[in-house]
Amino acid sequence: MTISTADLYDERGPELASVSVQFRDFGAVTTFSGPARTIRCSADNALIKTLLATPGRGAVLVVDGGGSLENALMGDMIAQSAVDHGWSGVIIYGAIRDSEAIRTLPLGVKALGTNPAKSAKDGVGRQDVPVHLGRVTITPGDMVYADPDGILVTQAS
Ligand SMILES: O=C([O-])CC(=O)C(=O)O
Repeated sequence: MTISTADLYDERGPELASVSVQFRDFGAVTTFSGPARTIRCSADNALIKTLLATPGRGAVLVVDGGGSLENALMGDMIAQSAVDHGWSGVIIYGAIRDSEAIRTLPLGVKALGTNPAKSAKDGVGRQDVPVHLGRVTITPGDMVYADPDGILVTQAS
């Protein structure tokens, strides 16, 4: 995507939801977009690891981790797998780890923060369900546009 989220909002504002949660950019790519895939989980990242090891075809994975910063839901190995499988980006309402390594990867990565503590790997959570980033609901297939200013979401038609 070459257009900024601010310009996109000016063009198409009424049809876009803007996420007000303040994320930090961690990947080497800070402007990215694609259709949403979703996971809701809490302190368990097995679903994330499995999904990001399947073809992304330019999609953006949106993870609702409940905003918890107690455990990292993604590290550099899972992020590298996302790169290898063609994902555009990963947005995590929660924490990541290995941020120094992730900083070098050609992947969009937005998260709330970092924590070196890893997550459980039991596979608890839900995939391909509507998730919430603050007041914005993201349904699988919605288009997600992200850049350093924030995240815009347009509903799949
Ligand atoms: O295995 C994990 O929990 C996450 C991780 O450290 C990685 O992706 O490198």
